[in-house]
Amino acid sequence: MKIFTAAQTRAADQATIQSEGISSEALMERAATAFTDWLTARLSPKEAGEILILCGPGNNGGDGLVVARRLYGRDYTVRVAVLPSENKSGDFQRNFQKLPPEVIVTELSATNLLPIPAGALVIDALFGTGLTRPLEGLAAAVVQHLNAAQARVVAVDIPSGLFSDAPQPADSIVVRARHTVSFELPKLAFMLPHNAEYVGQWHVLPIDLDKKFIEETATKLHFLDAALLAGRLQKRARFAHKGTYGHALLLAGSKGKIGAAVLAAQACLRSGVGLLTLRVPAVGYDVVQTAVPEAMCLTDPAADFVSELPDLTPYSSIGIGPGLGKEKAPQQVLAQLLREAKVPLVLDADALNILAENRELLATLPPDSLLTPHPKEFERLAGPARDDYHRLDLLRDFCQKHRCYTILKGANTCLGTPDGTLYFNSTGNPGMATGGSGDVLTGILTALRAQPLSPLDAALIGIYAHGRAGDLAAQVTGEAGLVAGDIARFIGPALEELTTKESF
Ligand SMILES: NC(=O)C1=CN([C@@H]2O[C@H](COP(=O)(O)OP(=O)(O)OC[C@H]3O[C@@H](n4cnc5c(N)ncnc54)[C@H](OP(=O)(O)O)[C@@H]3O)[C@@H](O)[C@H]2O)[C@@H](O)CC1
Ligand SMILES: [K+]
Repeated sequence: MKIFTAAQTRAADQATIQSEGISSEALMERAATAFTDWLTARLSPKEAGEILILCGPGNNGGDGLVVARRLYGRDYTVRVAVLPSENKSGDFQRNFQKLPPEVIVTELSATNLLPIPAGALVIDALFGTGLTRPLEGLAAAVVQHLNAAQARVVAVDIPSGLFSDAPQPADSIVVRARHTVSFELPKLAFMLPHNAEYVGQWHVLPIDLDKKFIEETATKLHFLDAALLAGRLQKRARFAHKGTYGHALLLAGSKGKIGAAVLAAQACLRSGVGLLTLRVPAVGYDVVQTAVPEAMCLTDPAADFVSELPDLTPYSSIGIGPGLGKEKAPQQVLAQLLREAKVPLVLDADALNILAENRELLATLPPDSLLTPHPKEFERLAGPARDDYHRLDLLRDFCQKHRCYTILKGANTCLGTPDGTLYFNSTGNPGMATGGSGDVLTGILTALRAQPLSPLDAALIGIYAHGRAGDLAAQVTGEAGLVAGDIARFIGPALEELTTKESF
């Protein structure tokens, strides 16, 4: 799914109005009806109680007025509160006229903010994508009053006070919603970790905006969902043999961290690789041969760290980093690998820390390498970020400069690509914030890079399948009980869901 800026969303609204020959009021009716349907499907009039609908002066407020009318028509108890303004939009005014006379309307003022009982259902339709500056004065007071109440807040389109696609002052006053219900496409603001406390759980409702316009409008921001992956992963060929799906090499593990190598290896094997060889220090030999009998173990001469690069000729992809250690020996191995590798590379964990501490190595990174830092590792590589937007700028710059794909791990894992496009993942759950989860991702990506897939497709499929496997595993273990090995066990079903079905 594409992610549009506020300006692109306005243009999509206009394109729809023109191509369908409808009024903007009709489109508002459609959006607000979708919102109402969403709400009424979840809460009965009794469960909702008296619903307070806060309306601003623009079309977000207009949406709120339509929702009020429609909820009233379905036997919900509603009350409307509006912000005073000289500048109410035409669609606001028209829908204000259409409010049933029975609906009580209050004009908010500094001395009349309306009491909001704890648990009350409040619909936030104060400001949407037309927000041009941080809230102040009465609007800010209303939002602070709302946030102080223990209300169940559902935001229309976006929590009021939040910019949809640009940074804003840290002390901005923004509605804290439990749910944000938006239309057609998600907003960049929803993807960013620091906005989670405002956005709550977000939902996107289809409102049939002009498909051609959406298709033809270029964006470098995408939400990585199953639809985006359609057709990218083919069914295994009937006459496939081990060679068809590549031979991966994993350089991983050190004394006390052989488990990282095991997890990456298990995940690699579960991701469809033909053959897997592990390079681990001698201390890991028995562990690897016992825990991952399907893999070949090429033991390093050194006891505790990987210290020598094996002959690279047999391999179609190489993953390096999990549990590797940052000592001199693995440092030298990584430096030599970067110089000599002729096949796709996946770099994680200590491989990234070594890069950060030996920045001259970055210049030797082969093009199309795949890096998988968590935010701290990324910061060591690319410098500190002022805020979530700045971090995305750093990610874009880093990928363009080093011609690499970088997977910034987190709640909405973000893939940066050499052409500056960003993809935010839709799968995964907080249970995956557990030791070894990253090693599993490295294994998946190393397996996919060994197969005939483009670097972009391998990265997208890998990120999505990793999160999806975590979601499937959590259905069995619960989020708290989830361990990295569980994720590895569900990679198969996750990949199966993405595999293109054979047509008759
Ligand atoms: N387009 C469509 O067809 C559809 C649109 N839809 C809906 O419309 C919403 C966008 O509506 P919108 O563009 O009218 O903007 P909106 O967010 O209501 O606010 C604008 C008003 O706020 C004011 N204002 C701004 N910042 C302010 C501040 N800090 N403090 C105080 N005031 C401030 C600004 O005034 P001004 O900046 O001129 O002072 C103006 O009066 C969108 O989110 C979606 O919900 C859906 O119905 C689908 C169809
Ligand atoms: K809103």
